[in-house]
Amino acid sequence: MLSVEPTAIPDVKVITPKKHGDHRGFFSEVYKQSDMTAAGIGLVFVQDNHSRSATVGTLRGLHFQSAPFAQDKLVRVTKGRILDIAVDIRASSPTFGQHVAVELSEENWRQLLVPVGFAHGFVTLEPDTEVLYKVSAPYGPANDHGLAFDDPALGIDWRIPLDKVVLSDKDRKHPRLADLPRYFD
Ligand SMILES: Cc1cn([C@H]2C[C@H](O)[C@@H](COP(=O)(O)OP(=O)(O)O[C@H]3O[C@H](C)C(=O)[C@H](O)[C@H]3O)O2)c(=O)[nH]c1=O
Repeated sequence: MLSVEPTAIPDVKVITPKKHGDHRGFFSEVYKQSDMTAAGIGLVFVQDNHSRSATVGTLRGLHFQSAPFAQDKLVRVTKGRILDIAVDIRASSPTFGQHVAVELSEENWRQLLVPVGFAHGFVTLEPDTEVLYKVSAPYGPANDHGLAFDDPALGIDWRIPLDKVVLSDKDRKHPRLADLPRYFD
């Protein structure tokens, strides 16, 4: 039981599974292959990832893996809240360089499907936020690339002052879109 909604970039979808609440709490089928196939999303995921970020304003991204380790991602939040971002880096896409920004939270129970060809990142909007996501290809460190989160050409409103974000050293050094090799057609 899930709802699938397109976003401004149709290949990026918001998926919201049903939460069955009762006096004890809730139960939710957060991923079901048959529901995804029935919704026309015939992806096979091979790895589950889980990250925890202690501080509000922790920014992870913008990341993607190139072929043959390019990944579709299904992202969800089990604790806290994030602004989740997907940037279209498919060179021949009519929405090349455009992005989708969606709040995912424990409260709204939304998931974001980020297809191959998109750079992905998020910023945490609450402390101790936990993000779980399925990926359709294994980790390939040699194929793990990034795009500068603060590239003015992307026009992303991260909602947190950029001088306050908590970043890995790696995420301070990614190329801007204009300097990014053509990884996806
Ligand atoms: C991605 C990944 C990382 N690692 C190891 C490598 C490092 O020793 C450590 C932290 O990696 P990293 O700093 O790349 O983690 P994030 O900054 O959270 O990266 C992720 O954040 C954004 C939001 C993404 O969409 C990607 O899935 C992923 O790149 O975990 C692994 O062992 N396996 C993996 O699949």
